[in-house]
Amino acid sequence: MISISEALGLIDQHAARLPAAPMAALDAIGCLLAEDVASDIDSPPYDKAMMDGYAVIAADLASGVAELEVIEEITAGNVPTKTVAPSQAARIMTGAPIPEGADAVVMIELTQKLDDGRVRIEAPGISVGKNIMPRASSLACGVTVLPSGKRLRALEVGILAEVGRDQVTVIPRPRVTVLSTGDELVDVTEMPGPGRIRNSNGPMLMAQIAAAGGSAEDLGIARDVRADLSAKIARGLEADILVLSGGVSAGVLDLVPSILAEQQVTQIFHKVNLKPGKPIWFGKRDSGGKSTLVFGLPGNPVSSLVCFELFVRRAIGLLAGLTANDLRSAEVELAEPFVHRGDRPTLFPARWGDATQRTATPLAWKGSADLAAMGAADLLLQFPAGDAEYRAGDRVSAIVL
Ligand SMILES: Nc1nc2c(c(=O)[nH]1)N[C@H]1C(S)=C(S)[C@@H](COP(=O)(O)OP(=O)(O)OC[C@H]3O[C@@H](n4cnc5c(N)ncnc54)[C@H](O)[C@@H]3O)O[C@H]1N2
Ligand code: MOO
Repeated sequence: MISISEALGLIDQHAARLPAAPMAALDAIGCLLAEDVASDIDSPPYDKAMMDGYAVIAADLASGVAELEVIEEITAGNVPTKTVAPSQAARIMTGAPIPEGADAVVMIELTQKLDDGRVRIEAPGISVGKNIMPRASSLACGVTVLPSGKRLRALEVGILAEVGRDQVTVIPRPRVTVLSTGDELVDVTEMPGPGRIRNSNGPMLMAQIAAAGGSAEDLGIARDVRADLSAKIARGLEADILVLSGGVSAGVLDLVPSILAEQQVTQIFHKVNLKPGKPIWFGKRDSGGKSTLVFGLPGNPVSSLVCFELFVRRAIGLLAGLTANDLRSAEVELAEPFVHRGDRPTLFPARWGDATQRTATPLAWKGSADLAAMGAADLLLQFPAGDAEYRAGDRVSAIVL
């Protein structure tokens, strides 16, 4: 059986970044930019007033006081029609272009309109350039504003809009299909009959995929019969990643690995020395220039959750263009003494032990079928194999949920 780090190494080896594709900027939030985006304009496109007031010649105000002839009014969206000469001023609004001749703006609060069409200004210390944002001082035409590799957020969508881009080339979100397998499963909206349970893994995986930056598609529940499983697996293989839940251990109806083999999916590993999640299956199909990664996650809900956070999240990140491990890992201190028993490296649920999120308190839980106990979990503590007694304050590595 391979170790967690060997399994991660194999995923890194097989999860290649998806080819770049054009996309509407608004749909590309969270995606990695795959081109350098340059500005097609100067911003601001002209020397721009930053205050409502008067455009003046700073030298006219050398003494701090002046009475100037007002030659026109320039509002944002309009252009000046006159040149400001000595002893003249133009009324100007924030955002409007500075007229020829003027080299400073005095804010309206320092001025007093006179009856004869002039304005009295009392503004000591007005220097050239005061309250003016020079042309191209934010962006110059042709300059790269967003480099390839940048992850797009709302802020970047605003910058793209400023330079006239509503379409961009990005690494698209990996398409991930989810197939829940098992004769015992009923849909979330149904009351389970004898021997039945609700499909909790399917919706949980859909939510985990979305949170990890994938585009999730639910294929529903497949029954433990070859024909149903085969047809749904074939559909799932059209995606970049197929995530199967259940049917990967050693039960008589555990048909998944053999059906995957029939559909040209090559096994890369099966079983990892890990608790919970040991029976995890990983493989890949290369067909017609397209690769699909396949994860068979153990059916027990906590195993499914843990295997997703450890392995599938990483694969989604790599396909989406990340180079580093996207796991939200942390080093924490135990808030209280803890005894770990077990022959496998274990991911154990815990909650934050204090408000600073420095210490962690392990939770009471009943193993890999006890999803309800996980509701209180904020993180998964990683304990190495073997029985060991830990003291309060001992440092443990963790995955933040
Ligand atoms: N002889 C062995 N038996 C088992 C082994 C083993 O190595 N040898 N491994 C155990 C471990 S560890 C796990 S984990 C489970 C995983 O089994 P499968 O992946 O084959 O999953 P199933 O048998 O289909 O289901 C296990 C368990 O989970 C429930 N389940 C399944 N799907 C869902 C779902 N979508 N939502 C909620 N719950 C689900 C299912 O009802 C079972 O209770 O195997 C052990 N056995
Ligand atoms: O690994 Mo199983 O994942 O213990 O329930």
